[in-house]
Amino acid sequence: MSQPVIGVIGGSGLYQMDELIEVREEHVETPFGAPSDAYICGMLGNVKMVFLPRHGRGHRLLPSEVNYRANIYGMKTLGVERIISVSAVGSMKEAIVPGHIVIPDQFFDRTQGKRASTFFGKGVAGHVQFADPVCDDLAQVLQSSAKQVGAVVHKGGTYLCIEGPNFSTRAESNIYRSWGVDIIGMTNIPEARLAREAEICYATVALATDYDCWHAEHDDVSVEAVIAIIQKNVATARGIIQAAAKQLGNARGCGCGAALEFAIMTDKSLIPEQTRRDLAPIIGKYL
Ligand SMILES: CSC[C@H]1O[C@H](OP(=O)(O)O)[C@H](O)[C@@H]1O
Ligand SMILES: Nc1ncnc2[nH]cnc12
Repeated sequence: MSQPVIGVIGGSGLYQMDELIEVREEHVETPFGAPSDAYICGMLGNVKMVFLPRHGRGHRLLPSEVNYRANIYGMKTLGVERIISVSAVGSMKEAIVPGHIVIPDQFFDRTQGKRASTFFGKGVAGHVQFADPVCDDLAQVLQSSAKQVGAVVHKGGTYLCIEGPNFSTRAESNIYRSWGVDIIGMTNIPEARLAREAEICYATVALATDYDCWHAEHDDVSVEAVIAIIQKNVATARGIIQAAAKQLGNARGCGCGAALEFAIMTDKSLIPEQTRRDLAPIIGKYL
């Protein structure tokens, strides 16, 4: 059996993984178009790793412009079984101080339906379970890795995903807080949906960079403030990934690898040939 691969999707401020050795770039073509950039494949210690900067090198893509389907499809074809997502987020709770790490266990979707977030369609209907969108086994490893590198880490919490690219109004921010969410960002929900459909474990290292715009004693979020906090903490994010790579075993004990087992509704004899070909890496084993 070939060695399992860990995928890392780097968010704002994490555009490369200098720790990788034996590095090669893979340009992946997908039926859904081009991923955000070439995948950087290499070894982290004795673990195979594939890195992709979510917004592309040089941060060229808006959250709504990222081709999440191509990104996840590419990860799948490169053999990735687990994705560690790294993201900058706003804090919606006093106790989550900028500089802290959150490992969310829930997502709330406030995007505006502009992002392709499923591999299904074109003659094949499928519905995966998504009540618990994060792989708890992977999340546990990220939490202990964060502790190991000395970060203040909050395990669990709801990540509210807005469309962006503008930050929220104060009215929105206050209403989101009244909903009880913990952190706010613009990218994770389509990735989590697609990773589940691709039977890839998904969990996020969220770095709190600001108090959005609800906190009376803190400045409203700005890119400048976000970047300043990221620059101070990007080494922590890298350290968490390195520690996690050492802890993750080869075999997965979670159910993520069988997420599609009972999900496909369509009579197999009716699935169009082109769709079968396009989705072979995702649904092929069930046809
Ligand atoms: C630079 S602040 C806004 C930007 O940062 C976050 O991106 P990512 O999740 O890729 O780190 C947020 O979602 C916005 O896209
Ligand atoms: N306050 C905020 N809102 C949305 N995305 C963010 N990313 C970092 N801070 C954010």
